[in-house]
Amino acid sequence: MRRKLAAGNWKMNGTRADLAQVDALLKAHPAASVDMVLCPPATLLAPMVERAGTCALEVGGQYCHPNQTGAHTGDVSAKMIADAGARYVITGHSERRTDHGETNADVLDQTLAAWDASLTAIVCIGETLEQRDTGQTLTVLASQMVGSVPEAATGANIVIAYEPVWAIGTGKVASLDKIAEVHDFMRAELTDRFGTQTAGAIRLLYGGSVKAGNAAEIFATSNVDGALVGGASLTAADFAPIVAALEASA
Ligand SMILES: O=C(CO)COP(=O)(O)O
Repeated sequence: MRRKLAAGNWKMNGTRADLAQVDALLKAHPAASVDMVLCPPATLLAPMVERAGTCALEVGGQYCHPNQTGAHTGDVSAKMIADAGARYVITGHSERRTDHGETNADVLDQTLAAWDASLTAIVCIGETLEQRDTGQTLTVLASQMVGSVPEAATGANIVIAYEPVWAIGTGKVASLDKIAEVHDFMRAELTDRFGTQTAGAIRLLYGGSVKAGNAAEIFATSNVDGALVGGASLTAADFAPIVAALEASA
């Protein structure tokens, strides 16, 4: 049985004052029956881990370099993220693929680096509007999965997030039918590649304009094991109800 996961991606938002949101979230969900992860900017990793204490909130990075050390000004490695006390890292987010030209091969290397540092990677895939409109969605997703998910994937070391690029930060959500079609397809692709047992253990998240008002129906959709939430993860007022909806669906 896959444990449900509510993950929040703060992107380039948050200063120490915003750690008050962690207190509020943990007050609302002191012992959630689902996994909760927040991925703040690198500057807040260690303070957020400290703030979360021994509670049921894990912390994650938003990106890691394929190497663990070296002359890479401005970058952060998986070992550093792990050293800060985090347990997860997002790899292959579409904003990184676009802003920094990250390819599937880069994402694969980052994911391997994450594993080397004992982090669970949340690998993101998703099609653009143009790709969707030209009927390429499943082909694009298949090649992203083949290209950025390493061979030794297991239910413990990887989570895959389907985030249609056109749904991120736009208020547009993929239709429930589309989400079901894509998530069923992702499960089938994983099954072909890794077998039923491993594929059945890997959690699949939906991301893209998830909020309290649409979370319950998304969580009731086939093969959706949780969400990767951007804007609505920044405050406990918005994120706690999403966690509650996931708990109710479990
Ligand atoms: O990119 C996302 C999470 O990684 C989704 O962002 P929004 O929830 O703000 O659309």
